[in-house]
Amino acid sequence: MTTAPQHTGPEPLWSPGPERIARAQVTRFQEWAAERHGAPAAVPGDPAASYAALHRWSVDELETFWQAFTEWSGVRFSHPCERVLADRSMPGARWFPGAALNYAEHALRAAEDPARADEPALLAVDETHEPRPVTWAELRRQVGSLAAELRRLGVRPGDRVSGYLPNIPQAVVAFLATAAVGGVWTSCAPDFGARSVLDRFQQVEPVVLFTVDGYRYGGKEHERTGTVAELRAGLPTLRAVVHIPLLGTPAPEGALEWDALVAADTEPVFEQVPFDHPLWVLYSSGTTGLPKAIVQSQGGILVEHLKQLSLHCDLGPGDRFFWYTSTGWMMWNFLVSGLLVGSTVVLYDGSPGHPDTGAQWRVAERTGATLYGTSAAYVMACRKAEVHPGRDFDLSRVKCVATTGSPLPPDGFRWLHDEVAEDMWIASVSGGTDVCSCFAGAVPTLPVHIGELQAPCLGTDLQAWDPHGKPVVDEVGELVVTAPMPSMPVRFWNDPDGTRYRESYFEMFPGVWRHGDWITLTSRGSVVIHGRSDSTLNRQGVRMGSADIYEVVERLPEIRESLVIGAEQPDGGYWMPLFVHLAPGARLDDALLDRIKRTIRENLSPRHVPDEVIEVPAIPHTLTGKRIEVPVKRLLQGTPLEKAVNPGSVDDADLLKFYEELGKKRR
Ligand SMILES: CC(=O)CC(=O)O
Repeated sequence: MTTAPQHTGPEPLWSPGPERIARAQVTRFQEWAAERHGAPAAVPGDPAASYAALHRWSVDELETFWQAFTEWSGVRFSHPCERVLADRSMPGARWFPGAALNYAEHALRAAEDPARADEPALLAVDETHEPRPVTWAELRRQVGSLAAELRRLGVRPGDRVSGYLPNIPQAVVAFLATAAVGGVWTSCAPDFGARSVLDRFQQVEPVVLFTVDGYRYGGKEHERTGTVAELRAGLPTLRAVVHIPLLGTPAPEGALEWDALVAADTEPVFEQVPFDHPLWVLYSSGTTGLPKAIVQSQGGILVEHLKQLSLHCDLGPGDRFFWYTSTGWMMWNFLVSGLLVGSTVVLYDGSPGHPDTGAQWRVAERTGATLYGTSAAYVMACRKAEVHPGRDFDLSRVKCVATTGSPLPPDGFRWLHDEVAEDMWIASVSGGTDVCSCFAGAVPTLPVHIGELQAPCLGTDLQAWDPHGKPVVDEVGELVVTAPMPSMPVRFWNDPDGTRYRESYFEMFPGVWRHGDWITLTSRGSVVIHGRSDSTLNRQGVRMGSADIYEVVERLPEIRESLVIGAEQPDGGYWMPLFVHLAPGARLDDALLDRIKRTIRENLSPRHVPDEVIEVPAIPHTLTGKRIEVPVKRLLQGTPLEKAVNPGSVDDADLLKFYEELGKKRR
């Protein structure tokens, strides 16, 4: 017997069919956990109620959920834990104390299966768009060889190993070998300049640097030997530099050759480390001061990523997982974790727009990607450039197109549905570097509604709070997480008493993670992200997300990109300028100005209409491509440039001078 679905509301854009729901790993996990661990059984015929019950249980019974999940996914503890969550405080939660394991061992599990040894673990693609496989056996061999060499070089558990590398197989091998040894990985993409890299790596004092001589991007070679020399000079703790000759340059003096280090046939030895042993250091955008050096643990990332990739992304052996990213963004770390569930990971090292805007779709086609992830900005750029992926590429293997980086606007959902495939699972997901994961996003058994993330993730007690700390539903509130997640930072590097860590997340609501995003949890169980709460627009007490304004303004073909700021003025007033970067050939004349204002008024509200529209040469971004809002606001309020922003965290620091001048003029 089936019961009628409990949840009503607007028509979804897409719904999974019964077969897909039955096959989904989250469905199988629920059945298994209901039998063995007292999880609520699925509600027949009502996937939304089933997921809602499973989610409720996963946060109410947090320890049981993680116990069940680690059993279900076969996590190998070489030493069992005393309990799952010994201390729930935030910060300071203690997960799986006493347990020992190794992340890299799990990432190479599929290589132990003789039937899979010759299948690709990695598919590496450059701008030729020709996939080059690295088999599971080969990946395991290289990791074994390199881990032995790292040990020979004196790398011990806890030592930092750095990579100045593009998204190439060598980066994956170097990371896994570091994790196998118990070392702490950290990476920057080679488009970061020396100052940006040193701001990051100097904090963690690496003993080894893996580096390329340069990289190819947008059809051009970008030589990096000068920057590498600066890095070597600026990192006195280095005991070894490993040279990867991507452009064919001979190794500089004193550097070791990559090929020699991965040549041996050595069985990997996986150091068994405590659950909370550091796996890597990631860096937050770091808009002022040095970037935050976020430490996440081997065990925390292992279980959180296993959960994300199996239950939420529904990935497993047989899948090909492609996410467009660089090694400087946490999505690279997330992508590599695709190995944990035995999927083939697609590494694309190149420009998203070379030779044309459709490049990423071509890579998805050529590699047979089954889950293709990208940034919401790329989707919107394809829409603007009138790319027709469904018409021009064979995307028949793609089961899910996922987006992150910023909320996917409603038009992005419609475009993917119309231009890629009508029967396409579109997963807009959101989390951050701070947890190297998602708070809300993909659920293979749930429908997709335009402009919404499908649901909060399992084991994530996601809530929207009003300023008094009261949970709200169907209303915009602060994104908070009221119970610990295993991938929350174990600490920040260089923050001995934890002050910076506490100030970053736990100040507004003590003991509760406040992320800094505006969010709505809908009564239907879905989630809407409205943008950063620390750059919120607040007009006459009405709070608005900047993302809503970008979404409507950037529908106009004349607007390439925009930036909206709300700046409190010394006289108690509020100034809300909209900065626009125009498309080639467009002019900000009265007619366009009028259209911008009208579009905002009609699609949002008269309150959203900016006080001024100002043309700028370009919009500044963080190195991971996010629009810089808070520092621009501070510049407009008269904060000097050197105090408002760390130039090393910006894609084009010169752009900021314009905002500083404007701020000065308005004083
Ligand atoms: C998962 C994410 O939230 C990624 C990001 O936007 O940085």
